[in-house]
Amino acid sequence: MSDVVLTLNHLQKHFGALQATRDVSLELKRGEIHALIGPNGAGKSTLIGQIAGNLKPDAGSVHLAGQEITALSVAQRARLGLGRSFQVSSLAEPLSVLRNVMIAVQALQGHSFRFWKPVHRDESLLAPAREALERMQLSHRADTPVSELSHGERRQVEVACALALKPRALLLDEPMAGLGPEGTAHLTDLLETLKQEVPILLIEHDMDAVFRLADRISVLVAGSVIARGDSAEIRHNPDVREAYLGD
Ligand SMILES: Nc1ncnc2c1ncn2[C@@H]1O[C@H](COP(=O)(O)OP(=O)(O)OP(=O)(O)O)[C@@H](O)[C@H]1O
Repeated sequence: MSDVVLTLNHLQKHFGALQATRDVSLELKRGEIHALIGPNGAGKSTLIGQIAGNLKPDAGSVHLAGQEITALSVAQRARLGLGRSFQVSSLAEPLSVLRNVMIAVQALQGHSFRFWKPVHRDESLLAPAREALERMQLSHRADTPVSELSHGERRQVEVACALALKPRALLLDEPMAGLGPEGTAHLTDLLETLKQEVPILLIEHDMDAVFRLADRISVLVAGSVIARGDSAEIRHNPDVREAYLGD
C-alpha cells in the first residue's frame, strides 16, 4: 500500500488576472506532518480551499488515498476521510464539549434526520465523540459548556470535532493562532502524538511550532512552492530566508 495519503498534482487557480496557485504539487504521507508556510497573501488559504473542496481549481487534481476527489463536494470529501479544522471557530457556545463533537459527527454522517433517537443517547455518535475527546486529552471537560473553555481548549475541541470522523488526512489551518506559549506547547505535544494516527497538512504562522513539528515543509510564495525540505533545510535555505523569514 502506498504511503501517500493525499496528493496535489499541478494545481492552478486564478482570481481574474491574479494567479493565486501556480502549478502546486504536494504529497502528504502516512505518519507525517507536512507544513505549508508562506507570507500573507502567498496563497495558503486558496490551496486549502482547493483541497477541502470550497474552491474549484482551474487545472490540476487532488487525490485522497488513491481516489481522485477534485470534482467532489466538501461533504463528499469529508465523508471519504478528509478532516479539517477551521481558522474561525464554529463551536456552539452554550452546548457541552461532548455535544459539540457529537454534532460534528452527526453532520458528517448525514444523519440530521434521525429524529427517532435522541442525539445524547445515540451510541454511534457518542462513542466516536468520546474517543476523539480522549485523544485530545479533553475527557475531563466533556460535560463543560464550550463557553467556559479557555482558547486553547476550544482549539483542542475543534481538532476533536475533525478527528471524530476518523479522517485519513487532517488539514489544520493555523491551529496555534491566538494561543499563548503554554497553549501552543500543549497543542504541539498533542499534534506530535496525533500524526502517528493521522497525517496532518499544517498551515501555521508560528515558526517555532512549525520547525518543531514538521517532518517536511513546503514554502509558498506568490502561489508557487519555492522550497521544500525538512526543518533544517528550510531554516538554512537562502531563498526562504530572503522571501519569508526576513533575513
Ligand atoms: N475570492 C478571491 N477573489 C479574489 N482574490 C482572492 C480571493 N481569495 C484570495 N484572493 C487573493 O489571492 C491571493 C492569495 O490569498 P490567500 O488568502 O490564499 O493567501 P494566504 O497565504 O492564505 O494569506 P494569509 O496568510 O494572509 O491568510 C491574495 O492576493 C488574495 O488577495
